[in-house]
Amino acid sequence: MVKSAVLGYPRIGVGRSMKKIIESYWAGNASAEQLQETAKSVRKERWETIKNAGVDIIPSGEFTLYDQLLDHSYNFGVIPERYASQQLNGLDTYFAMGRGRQDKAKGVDVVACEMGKYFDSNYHVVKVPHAPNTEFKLNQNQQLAEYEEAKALGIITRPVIFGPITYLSLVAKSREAPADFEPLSLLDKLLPVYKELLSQLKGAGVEHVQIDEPILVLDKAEAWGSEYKKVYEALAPVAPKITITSSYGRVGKSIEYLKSLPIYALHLDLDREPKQLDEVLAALKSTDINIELGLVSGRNIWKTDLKAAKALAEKAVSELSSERVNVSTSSSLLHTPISVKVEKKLTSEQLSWLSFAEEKCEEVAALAQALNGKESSLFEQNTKDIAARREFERSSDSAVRDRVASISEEMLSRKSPFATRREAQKKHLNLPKFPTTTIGSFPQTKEIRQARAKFTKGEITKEEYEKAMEAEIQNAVDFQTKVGLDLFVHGEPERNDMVQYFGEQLNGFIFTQLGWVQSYGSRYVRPPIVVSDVSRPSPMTVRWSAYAQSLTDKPMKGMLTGPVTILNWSFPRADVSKEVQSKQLALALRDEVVDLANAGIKAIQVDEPAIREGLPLRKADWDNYLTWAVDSFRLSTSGVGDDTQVHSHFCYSDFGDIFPSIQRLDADVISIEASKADLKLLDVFKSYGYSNEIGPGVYDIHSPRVPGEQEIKDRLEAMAKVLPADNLIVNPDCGLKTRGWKETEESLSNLVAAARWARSSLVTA
Ligand code: MET
Ligand SMILES: [Zn+2]
Repeated sequence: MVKSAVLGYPRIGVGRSMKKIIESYWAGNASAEQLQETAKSVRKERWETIKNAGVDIIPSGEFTLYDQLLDHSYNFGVIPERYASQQLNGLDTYFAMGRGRQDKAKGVDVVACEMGKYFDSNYHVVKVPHAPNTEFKLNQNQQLAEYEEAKALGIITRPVIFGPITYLSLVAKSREAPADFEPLSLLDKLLPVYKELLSQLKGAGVEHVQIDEPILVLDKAEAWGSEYKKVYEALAPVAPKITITSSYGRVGKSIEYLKSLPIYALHLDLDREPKQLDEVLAALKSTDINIELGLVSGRNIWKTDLKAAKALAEKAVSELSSERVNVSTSSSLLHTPISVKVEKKLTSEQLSWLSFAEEKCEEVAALAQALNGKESSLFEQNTKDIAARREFERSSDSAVRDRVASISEEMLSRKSPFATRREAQKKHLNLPKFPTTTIGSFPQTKEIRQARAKFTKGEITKEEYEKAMEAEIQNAVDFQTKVGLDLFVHGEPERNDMVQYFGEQLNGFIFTQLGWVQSYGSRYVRPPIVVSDVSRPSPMTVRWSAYAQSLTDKPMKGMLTGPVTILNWSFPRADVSKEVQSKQLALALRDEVVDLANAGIKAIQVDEPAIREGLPLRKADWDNYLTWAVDSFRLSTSGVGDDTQVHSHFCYSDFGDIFPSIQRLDADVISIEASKADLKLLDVFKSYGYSNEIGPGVYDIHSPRVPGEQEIKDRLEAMAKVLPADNLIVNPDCGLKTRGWKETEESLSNLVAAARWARSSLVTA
C-alpha cells in the first residue's frame, strides 16, 4: 500500500492567529499562558486539517513560535551568554534570541541573532552563533512533547527534526570563534543529544521519524559521505525508523553514499527535480531503503497535475513495489498560504488553478489512493481542472510572446559604453562630486497608510487619495531641499509594496486576500501570483515622477522594481520558464523606463534586491540563471539614450559571489547595502573592482539609530581607499519607509555634511 505524507504545515494559524497572539504577548497585552493556549489550538487545527484531508503520515514537532532552526538551538541548550545573562524566563530568552530585546528601564539591550534566507526561499531562519566551546544538552524534547500532545487528540504523528548535519550547516559561527572554525566540527559533541532525543521517542512508542536534511541538495554535501555514515550508523540503532528528506533540489552524487545508510526511506523533491528519479531508483533497487516521492509542491501554489504525478509514482512502484513507495509533499508546506477556501474575490476559474496547504494535503491523499487503485472524485475533478488550465495557457497573449521571441542583442545594450554615457550624464544632470541621494522611499507614516486604507474601502475618492499623495510628494521634495540632497526621489508614498504596486498595474497577475506566507517570525507576506503573459496596459509611475520633478529644479530619480525582483517575490507560473516570465516583465518595464525619460526624468533606478536570492542552489545551474537575470535587467534599462542615468539597488544579501554579474548589469550607478556587513563588501570591491559609479550604503536604515557625521566620513574614507573616489555616490543602505521623519532628517543631514567634507578632503580624479 502506498501511503501519503506531509512534511510540514504553515504555523501561522487560520486567520493569522499566531501573529496576533505573539505580537500581543510582546506588547504585554497577552500572558504566556494565553500564548501557549493559542499555540496549542493552532497545532490541533493543523493536525486535524491534515488528518481530515485523508493524509496517512502527519508531521509533528515542526511547529514554532518564531523559527524552527531557533527552536533546535534552544532545545539543544545553545543559548549564548548575552541572552543567558539577562535573567529572563525561558520564553523571553527564546524571543530575545529571535528578535532582540530592549527594555531601557531594566537596562536590557541585546540584539537578535542573525537571520538568513532558508535555501532559495523567502523564509528566514534564525542562526544562533556556535563556537568551539559550544556545549549541547537536551533542554526539552519538543518532538516528543508534540507527539504526545497529538496522541492525546487521537492523532498519531511522525515527528520531524533537522538532521544534525543540516543543523550544523545552517547555524552561525560566533564572532569570537577562530577564522577556520566550522560548526560542523561540533558533530561529535552534538550526536549524543540526538541519540537521547531519538531514543526518548522510541521509548514512547514512536514508530517513525522524519529527519530533514535539505543540505543534501547542495554541492558541498557530496563530500560528506563519511559524516553521513557516522551520524546515521550512530542514530539508527536507538531511533524509530528514519526517513531522510531532501527538499529544494536534487541529491546528485550524494546518492552514492545515501544508498548505504541504515535508514528506512529516502525522500526526494520531485517537484523541483523530477529527472533524478531514475538514477535514485536504480541506486535503491538492490537496497532495503524505501522511497518517499515528493510530488506535491511545497513551494508553489498551483494545483498538482495528479495524473502526471501518478505516472511518475507508478514508475517507482513498478521498480520497487508498492510496499516500498510513499508519496508526499516536496517540502514542508510552510511556503504556501493556508487555504484557497477563504478567498472570496478570485473568480471560480482562477480558484480552480490554485492549491494551498490544505488543498495540497488533499492532493497527496488522493494521489496515494489512486496509486492504491481508487481514484477519488477529487482526482477526477483535478484531471478536469488541469485540462482547463492547459486550455487557458494556450490562450496566450501573442503580442507579448512575439515580442519576447524577437528580443535582439541590440536591445540588451545601451547605445554607448559607460565612459561616453558618463560624459553625457554629467551635462544632463549637473551633479557635484560625491553626489548625495536616497534609495527611494521616505517614511510611510500612519497618515499615508490610513489614506490608502480609506481609498481601498471606498471612503475617499481617487481624486482625494491622489491629492493626499501629491501632498506627501511635495513634503518629500521640501524635505530634500531643506536637507540639501543632490539627486531627489519622490518618496514612494503611493506604493503599498514594491512588488505588489507593479503587479496590480500589469496584466497577468492576480492577488489573494488572505494568502499569507511566513517570511520570518511574525512577519508574513502576500506574494502576487503570475497567471498569464505579462504586459503593461499603461504607464505606471510616470505621473508621480513627473509631478515630483515639476516641483523642483534638482534632478528627480524615477523609481521602479526590476524584473527579476518582481518575479522572485511573486509566485511564478509553472507552465512557462522563469526566464520567459522575467523577459516579459523586462519588456513592460523597458517601456516604462522610456516613458519616464521622455517625461523629463533624467535618472531612473531599477531595484533588484532579490537578484541574489533567486540564485540556484547548485553551482552548475548558476550560469543559466545569471545570464537571463542580467539580460532581463539590461533589457529593461537599455531603451533610453546615453544621457539618462540608470541606477540599480541591491540589499538583503551577501552579493560577494555574484558581484561580477552585478558589474555585467552595466547600470551607470549602483547602491548596495554594505553598512550592516561591516563593509565586508569593501574586500569584494578590492578584489573585483567596479568600473561604474557606486554607493555602498553609508549607514544602516534598519534601526532608528542616527549615524554620526564622523562615522559617515570614516566610511567614505574607507571606501575611497578601495574604489576610485570619483565614482563614489553617498546614500543610506536601503529605503527609508520604515523610519520616522525625525531620525531621517538627522541622519541625512549628517550624510550631506559628510559628503561636503569628502568633496574637499578626499582625492578625486
Ligand atoms: C528592499 S529595496 C527597497 C528599495 C525601494 N526603492 C525603497 O526605497 O524602499
Ligand atoms: Zn533595499
